[in-house]
Amino acid sequence: MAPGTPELQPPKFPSVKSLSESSALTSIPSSYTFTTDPNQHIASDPQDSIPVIDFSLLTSGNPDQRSKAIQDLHRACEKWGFFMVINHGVAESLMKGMIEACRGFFDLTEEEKGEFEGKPVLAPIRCGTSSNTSLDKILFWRDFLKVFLHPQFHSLNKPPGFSEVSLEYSQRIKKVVEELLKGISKSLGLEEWYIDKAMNMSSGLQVLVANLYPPCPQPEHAMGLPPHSDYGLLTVLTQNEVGGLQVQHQGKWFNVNLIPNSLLVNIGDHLEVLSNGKYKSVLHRVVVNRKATRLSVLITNGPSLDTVVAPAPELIDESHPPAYFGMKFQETLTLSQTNKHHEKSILDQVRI
Ligand SMILES: O=C(O)CCC(=O)C(=O)O
Ligand SMILES: [Fe+2]
Repeated sequence: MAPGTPELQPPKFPSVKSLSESSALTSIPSSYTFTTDPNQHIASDPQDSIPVIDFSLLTSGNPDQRSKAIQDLHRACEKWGFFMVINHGVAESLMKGMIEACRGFFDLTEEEKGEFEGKPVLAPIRCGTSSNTSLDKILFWRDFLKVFLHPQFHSLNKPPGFSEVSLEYSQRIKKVVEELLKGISKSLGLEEWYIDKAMNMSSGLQVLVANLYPPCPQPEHAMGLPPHSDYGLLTVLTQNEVGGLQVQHQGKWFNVNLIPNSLLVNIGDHLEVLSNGKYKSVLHRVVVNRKATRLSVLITNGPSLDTVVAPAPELIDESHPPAYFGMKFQETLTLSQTNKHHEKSILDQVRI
């Protein structure tokens, strides 16, 4: 760069929350306008809905109950890649407290939130709007907050109480994920601690992602989040009462109707790689609406940053050759930021 040239700063975008709250807003700015209506072609077959996993059976001392739950898990991972977990033991008050703490963050002033804006992908605390404003051609109707909670816990000091509730919530979710990964290992015919050990989960990366989707005057032309799969092994979601999440299944989009107090879990790209494609990460997207604000809180659970994720050798044979290259988890994360947040962009880099 020539001396005296000002360093290029990414352009700053107003939060969707502040846009949505400006009383003059009757249509969306052109920078948010999609030409196809994301609400078209929604399948709603009540016979075909997201599977339910009873966590109390999965952790039961009764071997028959446990093996039935593992079979359920196997079917859910193979057919949908998404499932609802009931009887998980995470207190309703803690789930609600986590959602309210995130709402408290989004309610801070733009100046207060500004401290965490425009940060790189591996910054432990960052917030912003859309997905990646330096790459998104059309902006998404979504504000976000991301906080790294494990292996090192990062404490967000505002709003008051956020830090405490995020620590407790992340620890409880970590326990649920540990049991799910034991069940998933068994369901793949592996020893129950296989994934935990191979992925170095004791120093695994756990990130809290809070998403806010304010009311939108033209929901038929805006998108909360475009179709994408998640990185990592398992993502665990809780939400307020406002829907909007849709999952792709057998080529159709399904609305997610969560059982109250259940946790929604989905398979991430790195579990697809580890399972050599037996379990696939699944596309999902978020649509917005005119009236109500959707708030979702996700905990992403990945391996440690230095783990090389490759197909498990036990799942490779003559009829199942390796379908992916191995790649260090940290590298896939940085690569995903140089690509548009769309579809299965991480897997496109490692598919053989
Ligand atoms: O808000 C939601 O329901 C889903 C958000 C999501 O898919 C993501 O943050 O990766
Ligand atoms: Fe996602």
